[in-house]
Amino acid sequence: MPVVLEHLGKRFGDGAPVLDDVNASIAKGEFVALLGASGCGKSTLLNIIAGLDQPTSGALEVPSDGAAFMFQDSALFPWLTARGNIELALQLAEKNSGKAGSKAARSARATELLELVHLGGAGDKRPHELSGGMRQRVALARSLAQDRQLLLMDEPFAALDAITRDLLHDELERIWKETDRTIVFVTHNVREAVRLGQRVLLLSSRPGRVVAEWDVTEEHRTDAGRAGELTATITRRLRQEIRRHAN
Ligand SMILES: Nc1ncnc2c1ncn2[C@@H]1O[C@H](COP(=O)(O)OP(=O)(O)OP(=O)(O)O)[C@@H](O)[C@H]1O
Repeated sequence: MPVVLEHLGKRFGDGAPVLDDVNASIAKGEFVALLGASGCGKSTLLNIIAGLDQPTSGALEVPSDGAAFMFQDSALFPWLTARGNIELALQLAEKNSGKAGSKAARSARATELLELVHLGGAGDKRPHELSGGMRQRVALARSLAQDRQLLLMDEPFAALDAITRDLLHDELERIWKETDRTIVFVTHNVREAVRLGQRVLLLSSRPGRVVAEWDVTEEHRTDAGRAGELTATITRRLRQEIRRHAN
């Protein structure tokens, strides 16, 4: 298992716990959607899995080489082209692994990654010349350039319009299948969680804890009616969590 969380807890200073007794196992190659209301601790949990923050209790197993991360904001360097942003990530990945590669090899790999995210013709553009969806595609290519098996995605498509988001869902699914990554995808959008995840984990609020999970089966993928029923069931459960927290 690339990720195992056991009785994980997190509190900041002497405040109330943000996460409490979080338990989950994520298998290699699995696509897990982590769903929860705003402020329930999803980003905190991702930061802990990424090794950017430490839990205050419990134990976790994560890959020894860490994880690649993708955020809501593409966070591209504005002075570099799309290709330059990807090549820089490739250079950093080489530095981290201690294996220096040639400039030509990095350029060839950047070309492959640009093609993988369907940006073959836009490598020489700077971020401000790209649409929001294209910038997120570059960010996805850059996170793949980090060459880690585990990819953590924190609401990467939340700021995009619905049509662009749907397109990127199709692309991410294709890329996940082609690259065999393990993906943990944080969202507060139930439809997105059901569209992408093989499994949906629901995190409660204050404290955050995995309170329910659902398998998304082949039947849900091929039958829009079944997917709609599952989305409605999860939405009801999410609303309960939000109401419980509001009382
Ligand atoms: N460094 C920190 N210091 C103190 N409190 C923090 C810190 N980071 C997060 N928190 C608190 O932890 C709680 C969970 O925050 P987190 O960002 O993990 O939630 P989230 O589920 O990702 O929210 P959203 O969906 O709105 O992004 C919030 O109440 C937040 O204020």
